[in-house]
Amino acid sequence: MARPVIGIIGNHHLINDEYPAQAVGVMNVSVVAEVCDAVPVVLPANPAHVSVEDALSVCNGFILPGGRPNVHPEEYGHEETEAHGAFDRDRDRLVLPLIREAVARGVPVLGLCRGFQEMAVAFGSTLHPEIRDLPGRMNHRMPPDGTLEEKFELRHWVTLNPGGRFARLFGADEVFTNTLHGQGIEEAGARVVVDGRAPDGTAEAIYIEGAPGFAMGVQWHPEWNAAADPVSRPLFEAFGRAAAGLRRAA
Ligand SMILES: N[C@@H](CCC(=O)NCCCC(=O)O)C(=O)O
Repeated sequence: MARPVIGIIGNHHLINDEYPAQAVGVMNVSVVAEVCDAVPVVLPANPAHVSVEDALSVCNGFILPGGRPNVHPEEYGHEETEAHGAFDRDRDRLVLPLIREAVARGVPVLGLCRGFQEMAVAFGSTLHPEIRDLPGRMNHRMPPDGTLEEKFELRHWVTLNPGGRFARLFGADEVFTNTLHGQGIEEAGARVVVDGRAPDGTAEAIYIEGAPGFAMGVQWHPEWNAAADPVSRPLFEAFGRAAAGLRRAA
């Protein structure tokens, strides 16, 4: 049986600050090939080039990777402010409906960082533009001038709901993670279950209640060092098994 196909949503990127491209980090590509045991396919994040139906007809699962631009606040009913920073409206317009449709059809979805935020927004959550400005919250952003190792260094614990989905998947009630984000979930939508939190209360692990398939997201970046990391590996293996199951059933 051929391996399942996992679509990785691209990010708008300018090569040499000039040439427009759709980019996906090699970390995401290699984790799909080597840990999910699936074929990685980069999906341009623009509904003018790929429709929701196109994506669902080609892929057995989707990784929604991190990306600097924030989901536009209009998508969760907030006014745009300077604090919201840059956007990628093409990605918003493809991914939000894609998440809803994939989840409804039981097609596996795994959200990472911005992708976690997209899953939350797709199911009715609101985001705060800069969570470190909230009382009692810590800075979850990456060190701006560090090496990649410093940026992706594991920096805080995430406490998982005992006996919850993530705790069962990891075989632990706490995991140690990296953190590279400014935004965070403000109010979770009705079907968005917050299954893990950072020490300051920030939502870190979610799943979609009632989803017929794998529908999980993490605010951190498990793709870093995924093959060797004892937390990342079971997450991507479970996602890969879900995609393989869907392919066998097709
Ligand atoms: N924009 C959001 C999401 C942050 C995120 O996905 N960071 C990873 C960036 C990696 C990259 O630069 O490609 C936020 O800041 O909360």
